Amino acid sequence: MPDLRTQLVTRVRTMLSHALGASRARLTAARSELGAAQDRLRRTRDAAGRVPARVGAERDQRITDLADRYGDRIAGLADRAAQAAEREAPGAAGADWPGWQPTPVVRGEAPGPLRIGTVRLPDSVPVPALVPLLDAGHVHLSGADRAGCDAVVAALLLRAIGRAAPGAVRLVGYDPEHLGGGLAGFAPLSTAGLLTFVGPGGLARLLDDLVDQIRRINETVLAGEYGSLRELAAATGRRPEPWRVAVLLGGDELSRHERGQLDRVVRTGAACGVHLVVRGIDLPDEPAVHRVVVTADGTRLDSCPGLTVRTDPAPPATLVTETCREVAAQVNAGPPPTPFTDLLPPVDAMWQEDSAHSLVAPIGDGPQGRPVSLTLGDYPPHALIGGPSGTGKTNLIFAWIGSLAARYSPAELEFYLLDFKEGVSFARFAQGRRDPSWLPHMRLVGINVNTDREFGLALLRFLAEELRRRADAAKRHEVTKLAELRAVDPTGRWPRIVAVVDEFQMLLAGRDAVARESADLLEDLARRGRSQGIHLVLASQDVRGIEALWGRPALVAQFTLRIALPKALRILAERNDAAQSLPRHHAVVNAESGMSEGNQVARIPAASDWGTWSDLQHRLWRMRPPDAAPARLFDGDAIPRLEEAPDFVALRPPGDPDGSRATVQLGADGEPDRTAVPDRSEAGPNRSGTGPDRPSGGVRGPVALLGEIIDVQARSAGMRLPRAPGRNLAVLGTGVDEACAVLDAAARSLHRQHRPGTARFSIACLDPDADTAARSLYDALGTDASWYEEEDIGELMAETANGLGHGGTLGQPHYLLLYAVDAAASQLSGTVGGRSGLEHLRHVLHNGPERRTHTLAWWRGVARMRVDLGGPASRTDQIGAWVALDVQGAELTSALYPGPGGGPDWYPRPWRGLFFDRSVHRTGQVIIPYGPSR
Ligand SMILES: Nc1ncnc2c1ncn2[C@@H]1O[C@H](COP(=O)(O)OP(=O)(O)OP(=O)(O)O)[C@@H](O)[C@H]1O
Repeated sequence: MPDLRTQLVTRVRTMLSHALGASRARLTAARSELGAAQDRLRRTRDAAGRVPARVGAERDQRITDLADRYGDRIAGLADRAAQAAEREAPGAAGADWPGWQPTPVVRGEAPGPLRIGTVRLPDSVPVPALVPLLDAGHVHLSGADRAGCDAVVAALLLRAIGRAAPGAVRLVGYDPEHLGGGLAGFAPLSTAGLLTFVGPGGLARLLDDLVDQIRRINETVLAGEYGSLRELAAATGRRPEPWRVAVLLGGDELSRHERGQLDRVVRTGAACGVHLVVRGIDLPDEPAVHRVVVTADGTRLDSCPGLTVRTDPAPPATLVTETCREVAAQVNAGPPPTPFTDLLPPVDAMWQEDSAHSLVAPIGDGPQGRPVSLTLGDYPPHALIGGPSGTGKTNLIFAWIGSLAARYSPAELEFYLLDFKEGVSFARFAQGRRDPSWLPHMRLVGINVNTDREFGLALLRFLAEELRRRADAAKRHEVTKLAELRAVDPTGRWPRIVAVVDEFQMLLAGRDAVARESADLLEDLARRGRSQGIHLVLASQDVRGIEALWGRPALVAQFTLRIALPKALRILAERNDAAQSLPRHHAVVNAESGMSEGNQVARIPAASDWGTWSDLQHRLWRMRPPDAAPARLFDGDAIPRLEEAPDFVALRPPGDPDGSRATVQLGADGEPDRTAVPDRSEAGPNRSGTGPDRPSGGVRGPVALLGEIIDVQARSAGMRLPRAPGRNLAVLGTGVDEACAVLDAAARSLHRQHRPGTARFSIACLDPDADTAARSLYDALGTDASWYEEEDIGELMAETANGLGHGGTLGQPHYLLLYAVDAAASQLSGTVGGRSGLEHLRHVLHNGPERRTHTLAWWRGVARMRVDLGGPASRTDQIGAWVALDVQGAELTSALYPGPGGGPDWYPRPWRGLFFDRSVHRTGQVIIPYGPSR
């Protein structure tokens, strides 16, 4: 049994020891686990302790980053805002006061908003704070800082003035508290009507006036075509109305009427350039109202409510007054001219117009900024331009010619231009020494023709001839008008012709043959030219010119286009006095014969100064057709030269290969030229010659050229010397130089038509003053010439007379050139061979021409010649032609000049002669002697 107990005890012991061992092992494991867990806890605690510092650092970093980015962004935005503001408000609209100056908008540019101060953000550039005013709205100022408000008003007004062209901003001030004191610096503007004040109680009137302006602008300027002046300006590039800025600085409570009118202005003004700058009066809440609140803490704009604006200081008082004074001076000096280039089409559109139906070209701007055009065609066909001296007629003619010449090519349009007043401004249309260009449309320019009315007459005759040519062509093609003629004859050259005559009344002055014929031709051209594309433009500075026409109602009635410059009288209809109130550089254009309803006012650009004009002329000149010839320039003050005269250059001896080119116009005045060869000038359409002349020196005899004819083609006056009775020339008068010039040209031209040694030239000079000229001729003629001293003249006449007697064979041509022959009375009284010298002279005059002996003699008076011819009752038919110098027309009585009335209309004038050849002329022909040969 013990064993069992022992066994049992041992088993229990064993079991207990196992249990103890296991418990110990578990304890150890648990302790180790605890240690590990505590270790983890500690580590976790350590880690947790480190997290907030890192996160905080990260957060701080991110906040700093964000702040930096925000700052950069703000600075960038501020930068861009500042740049945009500078673009929006350039120059005078936004510049700082030091160095500030007006910078008026250029054509087509909008005035933009105006700076009143700056917005300043930390670390950023200041951003200009802008307020829209001109063309945009109204500004309402409020706030406790009165001085600050005044500074804003002054800044706005000065910037507005500086941003507009002088005179384009008009201010009205209503300042009942300070009676205008708030705008004192702007006072100089009032001298030019750019600033007016209305006194206390005048507000209603001021507002009424603004409302009227708005209504007028809406009705007549915008006329339903544009929504605002700003739109009109953007579309046309022109601004026909000024900006009107009313500055209302406080006052009493408004009446109902005033309130109503003010509200209307607020609603509708900005579109019409009517703006308000207001302090102390409420304005309704309208989008056009921009509010500015000025307090000592800063200024706020309703357009950027969150930002504080630091307003600019008021502009310095001297800057305000100086600017206003300058603007007023410019306005008082008159409006600046609109640029001439505004009249011209773009370069690629030049010469693209067709003149078949009419010529239309703008001449300037109308009040609404739209171009005002002038038309010449079937209606209106002709124009009258009038205005006192200095009002711009010449300039207007330049502008019109330029505007036309840029649109129509020379094949569509030709000009003929005549200026009766002294001056050379039109000479630039022709080729000059300094400037080789000419206006390709210009065919003829006559300047300094004030004493040469014959030149005007010649132009009219020329145009009449062209009219006849066109009428004939129209008849041949069975049409009546130029447009139809051009349609049926598309290859023909039928440009419209515009003939401009400045100071045309000179042509009609006096009651002589020139005036009579001119008036008749003008009337005919005015009546019939309309349908043949010949248009007359007559300009005159005073009423006399118009009255010269007024006597001919039928003539005046054709001039339905009237252009009146400021203060022009009687150009427009009687009760139409629109020209009286025209500003400088404007014109009333009226295509209704001057009736008021046809009035259009145009502002004319400056076109006549050389720089402006030459740009266009050079451009057109470079475009000219290759065969274009320069315009013929007739300068009444110039002396032509024989060696340059085409008719002289063309002279050849008979039989010369080129002899057939010897051509001289010998037709009677105004008659179709029956003897001349076709017109060598390209200047005109007068190609009326009817066949080549015969070689000079042939059957029809050589030609003595005497001077230049006053005509449109620079032809020479010539006297033909065939073998026929009376073919002698008398030069009459005391003008030594002129007489010498006529004899010189005659002799040299004759000499050119004879081969050396085939003609004799006998020269005798009895006036010492003429000696140099006569000897120079003698030298030029070489061995063909013989010189006779005073004492030999009796001998010369006897020998010549006797030489004629030898019947049968004809001797050589013999030309006697007798200078001051009347001075030879005593020498010629002596007898040679039973006859006195005078009897020999008469015999030579009488019988010489048929024997090829022609006398070209100068007598210093008509009476002296008559004595030499045999006394007052003697015949004069041996003097077939004469040139009268300083001899009155009445002295050239019927013995020398046909018809009743005691001689031609001839009033001597320097370096002119009246040439009459009884074999071809009906009336005398004024010539310009050639200058001394070089
Ligand atoms: N539209 C204009 N704009 C600017 N200047 C002008 C204008 N018209 C004329 N002028 C200037 O005025 C002056 C006189 O003009 P213009 O010679 O054309 O007058 P006019 O009437 O022909 O005078 P006159 O008959 O005495 O010659 C010139 O100096 C000219 O440049």
